[in-house]
Amino acid sequence: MVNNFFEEFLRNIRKRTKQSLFKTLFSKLELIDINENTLRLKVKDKVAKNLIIKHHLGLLREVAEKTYGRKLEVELISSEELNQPQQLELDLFKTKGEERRETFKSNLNPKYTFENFVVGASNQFAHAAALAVAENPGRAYNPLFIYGGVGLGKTHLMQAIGNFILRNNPGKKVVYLTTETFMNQLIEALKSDNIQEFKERYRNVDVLLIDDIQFIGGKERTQIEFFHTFNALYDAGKQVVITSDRPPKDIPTLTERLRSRFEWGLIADIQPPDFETRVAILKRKAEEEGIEVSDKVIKLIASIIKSNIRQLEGALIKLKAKSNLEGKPINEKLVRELFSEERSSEDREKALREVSLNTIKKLVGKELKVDVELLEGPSRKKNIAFARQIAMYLSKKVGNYPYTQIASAFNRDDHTTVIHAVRKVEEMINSDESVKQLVNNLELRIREAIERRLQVIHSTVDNYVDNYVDNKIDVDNSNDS
Ligand SMILES: Nc1ncnc2c1ncn2[C@@H]1O[C@H](COP(=O)(O)OP(=O)(O)OP(=O)(O)O)[C@@H](O)[C@H]1O
Repeated sequence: MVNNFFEEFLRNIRKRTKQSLFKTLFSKLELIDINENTLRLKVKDKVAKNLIIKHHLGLLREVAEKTYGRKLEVELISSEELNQPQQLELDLFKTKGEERRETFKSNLNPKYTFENFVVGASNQFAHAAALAVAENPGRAYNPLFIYGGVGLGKTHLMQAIGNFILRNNPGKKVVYLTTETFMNQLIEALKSDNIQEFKERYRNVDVLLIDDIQFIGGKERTQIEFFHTFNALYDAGKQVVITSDRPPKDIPTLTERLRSRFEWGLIADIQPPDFETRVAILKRKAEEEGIEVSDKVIKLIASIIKSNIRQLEGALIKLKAKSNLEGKPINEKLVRELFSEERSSEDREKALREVSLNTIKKLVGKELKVDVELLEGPSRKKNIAFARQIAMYLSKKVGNYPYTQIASAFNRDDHTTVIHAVRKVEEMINSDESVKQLVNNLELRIREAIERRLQVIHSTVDNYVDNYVDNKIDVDNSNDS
């Protein structure tokens, strides 16, 4: 969803700017993340960042709002800054007669608190564990390892711990970090020979919150560095909180020593919420966002979306946007309309996933007469490297898979290889007509494969919308069966 948003966002920017400007300034933007109200974008360098801030920030905000359906702040971060320890905004200053003091600005989202986390059977245990850690950091459970499916509140709970600690102890250094950022900073440190500085970076914090640790699987060097960081913090009695989409034992190619450390403290899982919890979450969200919506509509949404709280919230926000935009009341009819639209975009994503990286590799390999094993292997022979770059490019362009996922599908540790391949192919497309034709042709065939999958999905899903929305569910007695 987020990646679709970003593609559309870029498309809308392209429509609003001159081609040359788009090419030099905006086409190089990369999505870092979107949290509740901020869209964070990576910009090529500081010069580009200043240019955009000075002349185009209004445009970005406007397009972001239009594409996303509600207001988003736009934050730009240059590659240089991204490789700085931006989580640790240490502002050293000296006042008269005073010792040099450090002020620490945390990077937590203040909205993620225990107060607005709805507790139900599915997250009760993780919530209790998180609260215990927040009340007693470094002593209750260390590390606390929270795992669960997509959009179930892991980041919320983890950051609630940090916000709670900061509220009671504003001087504490609480750092939130995604595993991907840790990895990127390590790669940059290795490239620029700054590894010592990197090693020091996270070892003097009081609480380290590290999100999505499953991405460390298979990344040997990152695992080594994280192991040392973990040990330094643990030995100093500092709190570490980790989240993952799966338990430590299921993270592939995780070294035994890291796995056992992740299991030292407490492992708590979050399950998909039950119907009552979904209703409670929706009611709270409606209140927070000032959306007037009847209980019946709330229960209807809660009956349709069962396993992802982000989607649950998203449905409510989109409903509001749709109602404002089309001047229609928020009622069951509008839910039905919204949901049929949602359903078809979900189908498309499903079809895409099913077409998978393997199909793309096979199609490209066949066309360019290079075995898939060679595409996945280390050879740098010209024809093989060329085919590999094309396959990586198409995986990104058509499949929009994350760079890290494409890298691992081609057995590459470093996802910047994929970024490089994408840029290279873009250059070739622009300068060489035969490459352009080859890529267009392959893209068409991949899209045809996706359409074929879609047809299969549609025929098996069988009037999904009607079954769920067409008054066939008794929303007052909905259950999760
Ligand atoms: N129990 C809850 N009460 C209120 N809001 C919740 C709850 N659980 C999740 N949310 C909200 O749902 C959204 C998604 O949650 P969050 O980002 O924490 O999920 P996640 O498990 O970290 O997802 P991912 O696996 O994608 O990283 C957030 O806006 C969060 O505030």
